[in-house]
Amino acid sequence: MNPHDEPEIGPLLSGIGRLADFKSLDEADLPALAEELRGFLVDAVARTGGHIGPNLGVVELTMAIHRVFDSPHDQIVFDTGHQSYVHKALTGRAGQFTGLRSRGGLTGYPSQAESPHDLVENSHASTALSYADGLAKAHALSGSDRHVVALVGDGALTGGMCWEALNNIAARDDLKLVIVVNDNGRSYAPTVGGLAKRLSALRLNPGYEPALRRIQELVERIPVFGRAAYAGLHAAKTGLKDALAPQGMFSDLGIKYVGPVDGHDLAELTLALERAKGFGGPVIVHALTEKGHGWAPARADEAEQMHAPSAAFDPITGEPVAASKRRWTGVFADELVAQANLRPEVVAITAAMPGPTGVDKLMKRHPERVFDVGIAEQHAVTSAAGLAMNGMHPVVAVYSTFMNRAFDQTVLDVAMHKLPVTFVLDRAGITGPDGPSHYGIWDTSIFRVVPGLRIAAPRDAASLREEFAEALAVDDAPTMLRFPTGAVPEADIPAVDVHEGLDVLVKHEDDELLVVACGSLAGTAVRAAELLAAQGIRATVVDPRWISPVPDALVKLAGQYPLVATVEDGIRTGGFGDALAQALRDSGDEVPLVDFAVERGWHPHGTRAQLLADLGLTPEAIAERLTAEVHRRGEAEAHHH
Ligand SMILES: Cc1ncc(C[n+]2csc(CCOP(=O)(O)OP(=O)(O)O)c2C)c(N)n1
Ligand SMILES: CC(=O)[C@@H](O)[C@H](O)COP(=O)(O)O
Ligand SMILES: [Mg+2]
Repeated sequence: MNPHDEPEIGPLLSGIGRLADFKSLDEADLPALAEELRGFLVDAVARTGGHIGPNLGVVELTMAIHRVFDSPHDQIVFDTGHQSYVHKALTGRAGQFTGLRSRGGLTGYPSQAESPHDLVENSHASTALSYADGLAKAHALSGSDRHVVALVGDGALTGGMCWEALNNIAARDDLKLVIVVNDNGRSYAPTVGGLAKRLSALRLNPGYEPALRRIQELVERIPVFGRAAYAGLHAAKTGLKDALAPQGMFSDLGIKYVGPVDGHDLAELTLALERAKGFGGPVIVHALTEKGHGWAPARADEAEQMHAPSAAFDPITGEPVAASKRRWTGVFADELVAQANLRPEVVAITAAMPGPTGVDKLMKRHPERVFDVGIAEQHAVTSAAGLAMNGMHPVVAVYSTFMNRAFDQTVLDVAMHKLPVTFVLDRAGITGPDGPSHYGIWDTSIFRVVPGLRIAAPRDAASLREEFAEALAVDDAPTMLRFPTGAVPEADIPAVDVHEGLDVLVKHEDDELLVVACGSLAGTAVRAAELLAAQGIRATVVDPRWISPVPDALVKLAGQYPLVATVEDGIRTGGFGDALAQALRDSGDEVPLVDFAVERGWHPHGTRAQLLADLGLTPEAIAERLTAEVHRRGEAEAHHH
């Protein structure tokens, strides 16, 4: 890393203040620019953290797309969007990378507020082809000559939405749509499934490529009707039918296929994209790339970093800069192995994220009991239903935000059949650097409406282990645990008492206020109670542990207080506070309730701490608001008398 506190921007890159500057560069300068971009990305992302591997893999791809197409007249959609740093640099934002993924700085995904060249801000995978289908249909309707280019990874292609889109795209030959498959063989882990096998047939047999290209060039010169026949005949004859598999896979759908092309050969890519653009209809360009291409950190085990987003790291060794504390994920990973050792019926399912969700630990111990289904959360849930119907107890480990996708499968495939599936939602609550489409704030509001589904919110490592074991013991209904990103509390938060199943964390005999703390904000609630006590306000704090359905004991207890507060790391609308208020109304014990939660809205990225502070979810803010509320009520009572 250069000693300056800014990433080094080379002479060619520093001359790119806007896309036109890049598009007017001499072709002879492009290889040098690619080198500058690689050095710049490693230097910049080493400081901020981010998706270094995926972005190093698309340097030439992004350059070629912007040379052949004319953004924003032509629209470019990045699937998942984590691989759009090169795009941001080529559209004049290289000088803003010091703030990448931090408050007020560049987001780690496309951002309409940042640039007219950015379109899709959602970081959820497998959406690009559906956007592209719609975008291109609109252009066809208006008779526009604008093209749509969708860059989709091989991992994203394991998501069902991609195939729903391809089915529609294949039905039209008037969509000016170029689908660039960025095939690097990996999501985080190696891409799984039959699709991956077909795609890798090419990657593993490079010898076929020249032959394939010859076929391709020959085929181009034959009228359309003869192409497929000739290609098929020639392929069969020369035994290349496997290598043509991807072509078959896509052209069987009726979509033209160009490739495979070397995704790091700018000239080859440009030729392929020019040809694809010339078709004037839907066409797939299959590019073979390598994640992290051009950078080889000294530590081979940093390969994982190539794939998952990383925290700041040393650009030479790849070593993370800050020592990582014990994460919630690590506690879960260990407990999953411990429970699986005790319970042979326990199996685990991940949607292409064995490492980030921690199930990789069980994968090493019992590989036959862990299923990586690809980026396919809906499939994961209903496949879990099938496993449970046949006597297994599946643990579906998934980020909270990605669980949004699988509501229907949860309510009607799992819960309606009363199946023992345990959902473990990591990154529940505000996450931070990845922005609004990554915040795990909807799960409580969405899933507490599912009949029979029980939700637990552990507050520390000990309660995570306990509540996970309790969940696995439930064999006639689904269960769900939710915990946040980042470090687990170093010390467990002890209960000073237990009241009918409720953990009492702070107790005052002559208390005047009840604070109900949910999960990861229990520590915050305890601290707020201490601040209140310093003001002479006596607040008892309880942790219900299982937050949905609302425990009867909690409704009974809360109904005895003049004022109740709830604290949760999730959306306020429909969240735990709403649920308790509703239960109190139903019990006839309606009491004033202040619910501290995440207000609805699109909260811009930052650190988790910054966002929690913005949202009033800090001990100081909670204590301040409750002090004011207690005083207001005191004055009102005095006035009344
Ligand atoms: C619905 C959904 N599930 C999981 C993720 C987490 N995720 C982010 S990037 C990624 C891997 C994507 O692989 P690929 O599409 O091949 O792109 P590459 O990183 O290889 O360029 C995953 C699983 C996500 N963004 N969206
Ligand atoms: C883009 C994406 O969905 C993930 O890579 C996301 O960045 C995960 O973030 P963490 O694993 O750091 O929580
Ligand atoms: Mg990939």
